[in-house]
Amino acid sequence: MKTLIEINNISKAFGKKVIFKDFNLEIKEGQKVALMGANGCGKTTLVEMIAQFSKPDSGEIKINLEDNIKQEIGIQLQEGNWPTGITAHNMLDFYKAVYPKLTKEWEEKIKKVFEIDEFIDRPLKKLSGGQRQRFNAMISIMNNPKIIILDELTTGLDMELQFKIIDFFSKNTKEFNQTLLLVSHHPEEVEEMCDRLIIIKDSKVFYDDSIVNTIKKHKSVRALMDKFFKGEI
Ligand SMILES: Nc1ncnc2c1ncn2[C@@H]1O[C@H](COP(=O)(O)OP(=O)(O)OP(=O)(O)O)[C@@H](O)[C@H]1O
Repeated sequence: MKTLIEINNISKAFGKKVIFKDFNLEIKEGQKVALMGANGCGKTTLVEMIAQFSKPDSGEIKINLEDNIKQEIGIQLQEGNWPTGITAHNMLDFYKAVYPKLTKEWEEKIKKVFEIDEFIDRPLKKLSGGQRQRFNAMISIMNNPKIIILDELTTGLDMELQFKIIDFFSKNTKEFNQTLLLVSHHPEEVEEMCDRLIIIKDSKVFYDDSIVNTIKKHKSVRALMDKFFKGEI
């Protein structure tokens, strides 16, 4: 398996607050990696650097892709500061112009999965939290890219939609051998969608093992996280 994402000795601070110090990580092509850890440990900061939204202060992040990297990394948007009046329809038109690979068939498929038609012509600013979450998650898969980054995928979604969307990403990432980075606080979703678990603590990788081994050793991801937060591992 080729190494797709190489993070070499990166450091990142906001003012005096050090988030990462000499941080290293390798992610192989096709791996489905969960990033877990306490609030504020740096998960979002890390995935935003991988998605090239921001840069480390030192060190490097290498994405080993020959294609246009920007087209091949799909990231779930965080709460967008949408201009007043912009609708999901307008945004879809924009993405169609940006992503030449996006076919009508794929567009119809993902609109159905995320149930976008229900609010497609309403301003994004006026949508409910769950509707915005669905739209923001759909953006990550518009181009069906090689690397998918999901940050708190299911927050605010009702149970039916959670099951449907988790099931969609689980199947799709396997079918297309996509590499997944899932920032999550939900152990069950991690077990279903991922094959590797990384816990970040004190600006380092604190835990890194396969989900299979984690379940063998700790019974479940939930049990492991319980021990982690109690300081028992
Ligand atoms: N642009 C910024 N300016 C200043 N501080 C920031 C900025 N972005 C993040 N931080 C700080 O960096 C730290 C890491 O934030 P980050 O959002 O990466 O954590 P996280 O692990 O994703 O947290 P959560 O689980 O709460 O989502 C936090 O203390 C946060 O307040």
